[in-house]
Amino acid sequence: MGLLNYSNKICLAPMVRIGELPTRLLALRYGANLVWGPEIVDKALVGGTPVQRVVNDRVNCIDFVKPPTNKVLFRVHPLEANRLVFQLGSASPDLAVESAKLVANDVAGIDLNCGCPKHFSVHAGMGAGLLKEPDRLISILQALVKEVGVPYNISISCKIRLLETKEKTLALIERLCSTGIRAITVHCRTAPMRNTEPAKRDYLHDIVNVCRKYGVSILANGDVSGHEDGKKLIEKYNLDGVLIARAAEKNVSCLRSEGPLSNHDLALDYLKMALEVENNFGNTKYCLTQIMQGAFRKDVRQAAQCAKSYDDLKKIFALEQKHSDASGTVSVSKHEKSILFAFENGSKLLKAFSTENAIKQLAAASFTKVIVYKSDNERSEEYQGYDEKYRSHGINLVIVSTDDLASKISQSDLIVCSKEKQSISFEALNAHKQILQFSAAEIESLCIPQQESSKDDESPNVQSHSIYDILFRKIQSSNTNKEVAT
Ligand SMILES: Cc1cc2nc3c(=O)[nH]c(=O)nc-3n(C[C@H](O)[C@H](O)[C@H](O)COP(=O)(O)O)c2cc1C
Repeated sequence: MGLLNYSNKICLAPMVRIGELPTRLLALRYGANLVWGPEIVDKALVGGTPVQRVVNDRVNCIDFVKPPTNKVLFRVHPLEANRLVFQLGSASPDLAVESAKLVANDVAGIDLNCGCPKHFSVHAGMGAGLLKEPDRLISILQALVKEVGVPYNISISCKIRLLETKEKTLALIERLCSTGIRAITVHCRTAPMRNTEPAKRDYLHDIVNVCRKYGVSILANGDVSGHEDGKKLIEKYNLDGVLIARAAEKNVSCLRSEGPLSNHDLALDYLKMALEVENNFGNTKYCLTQIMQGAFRKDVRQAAQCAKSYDDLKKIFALEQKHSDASGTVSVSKHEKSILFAFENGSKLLKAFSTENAIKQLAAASFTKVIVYKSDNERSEEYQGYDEKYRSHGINLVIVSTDDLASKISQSDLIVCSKEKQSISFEALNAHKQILQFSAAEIESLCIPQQESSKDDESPNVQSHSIYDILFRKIQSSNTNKEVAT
């Protein structure tokens, strides 16, 4: 998988029940950079017959199922690759290692929960119970680093709470940093503090300084309200990232840089996503009713609470569309029509596509925004100097990195990508976007800069069979003025 880069990351926090696959995929679609799964206790994975890894072709996921009932304990989607952190509850180095190994090939990181103050956790020596026994906590992390992090080349991290005093917290952080872990999340509350009490950030700067000394990434959690707030906190405290929990529980689209969607739009996105990944019905109903709280009429909420099947939920939303002022089928008035090019070698493609003819054709097809994906191994300079050409045709050129790709896919009307980049086409399909896919050989020929054609060549009657012309014919014929049901 490769080690995680936690820098400048806005993340979905671990949340039992809420953080199952549909929420995580929506979080990524809306702009989360990394997503934490819900805490899963080691014994649930390895106790009795250990979980089994099953390829689920129907929904294109990996399932971890628990015999003998084969209940799905955890479902992973390929879109989460390199962005999913698995959170483990454990009180034992051996069990932690044994269970982490079962999922290590399918996740980008393993995070040890050292903050849960609930009785079942603390009582069993897990969660915040580990903060009272730092020697054991350290031995679990050391074992995870040595036996899982290093051999599987994935990141080990932990999520803690503040201790009673600043001195004790900083001393613990020093010890944690010496274990070889890659990141620490500090939930800025002590174990006895309720979530209703404001997060304490009075010595967060000191915590950051200790982590910087050891080169360990530091993320903060507690009372982060959304993307904008997260960015401000990262800057203010020199953090690597933030984790958002309750704000995302209520409305996971708080992760959007443009601000959250209405709960009505979100509920529909959520239901569609849950249906697509065949999420457990009970879990879908639970998450949906959280989203609906305070945002839907009481009778509609009650109907959702009484739903017994996905069909019931689908009917409720149809009912909601008929009766609520805030929903119904609305035509999205689009001021912008966007096309996203997502290929491995974006700069080469951009060069080839930045001829007068190509830009004119994009403008003629009513595109006002062209988004080009820049892969991590390309240099930013290769993308410079094209803006003005596009702007002169009324097109805004946007270069997007891996971190922001999912949110840009959700904003685009048409995605042009390579057949090999499956994660992109899955995301586009999940977001109900139109996609044009090309093979590696086709992309190579697309990357050859086109000759500026004479006026005659621009005649729509000229039928050329080059891949370039085929692409433009497809772009022109793509009907991207969609009606969206909310
Ligand atoms: C519904 C829910 C479930 C949670 N489950 C977990 C969990 O599985 N693991 C964990 O470390 N924290 C869990 N938490 C705590 C959050 O990750 C987070 O630390 C806490 O809510 C504070 O962040 P916030 O102020 O953004 O909500 C949960 C919180 C909520 C609201």
